[in-house]
Amino acid sequence: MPGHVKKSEGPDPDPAEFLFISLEMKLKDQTKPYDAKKSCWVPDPQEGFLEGMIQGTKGDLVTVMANGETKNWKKDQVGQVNPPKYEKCEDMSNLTYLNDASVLYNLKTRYVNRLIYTYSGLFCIAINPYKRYPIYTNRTVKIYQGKRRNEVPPHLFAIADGAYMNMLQCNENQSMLITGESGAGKTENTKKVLSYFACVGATTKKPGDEQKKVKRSEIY
Ligand SMILES: Nc1ncnc2c1ncn2[C@@H]1O[C@H](COP(=O)(O)OP(=O)(O)OP(=O)(O)O)[C@@H](O)[C@H]1O
Repeated sequence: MPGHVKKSEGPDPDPAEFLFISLEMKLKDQTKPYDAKKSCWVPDPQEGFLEGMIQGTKGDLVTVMANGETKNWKKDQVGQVNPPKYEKCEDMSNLTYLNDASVLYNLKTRYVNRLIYTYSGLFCIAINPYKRYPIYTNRTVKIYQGKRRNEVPPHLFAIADGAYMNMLQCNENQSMLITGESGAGKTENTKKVLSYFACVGATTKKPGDEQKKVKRSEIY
């Protein structure tokens, strides 16, 4: 069951499966049926978008078979699908096709596989799991502390660490914009950023110095 954390894992369980795409998952993703010319997205009132196969085109109309049904769509309603190498992509700015369907699909497939953080360029998108995943533990802090963003999987801690390092290196105040609709997880994520700062501030060589600096940085 997604999000189920075994009690036997102890107080600081391994967060790896909630952060990294497993080799098994990667191999499975590569076997996904895909045709560079025919695979496409079409709108769907329930799912948002459905993946289908183009059967033919006539003028402005495209015939698509999706979910066992064949329908005609206007060309501009049909979106292109990214090749399987982009499945569960960590930074969506790398996607070949950046249409709504592809973005939604990428976020959804990551979310159902318990990967709640995804980058979109400089932004880090968080999907509220409404479940407690062990991804804010001391063990997780150690994964992100002092690492470059491209060395580790997407996480709020990578953004927080970037801000912390910039503050120390440039000696300038930093700000983070945390935005989203009601219930998206702004408060929760803000708290996690603060606890990350408390943790790294307390474990660096000159705690007095850096803790003072952290107090000066503001979160909007
Ligand atoms: N990453 C997360 N893991 C587990 N639970 C989460 C996470 N993010 C949010 N939640 C839970 O979802 C609920 C809503 O989150 P939160 O209060 O942070 O939303 P918000 O964006 O601040 O909402 P509002 O704008 O209404 O104040 C809370 O019960 C919170 O514990």
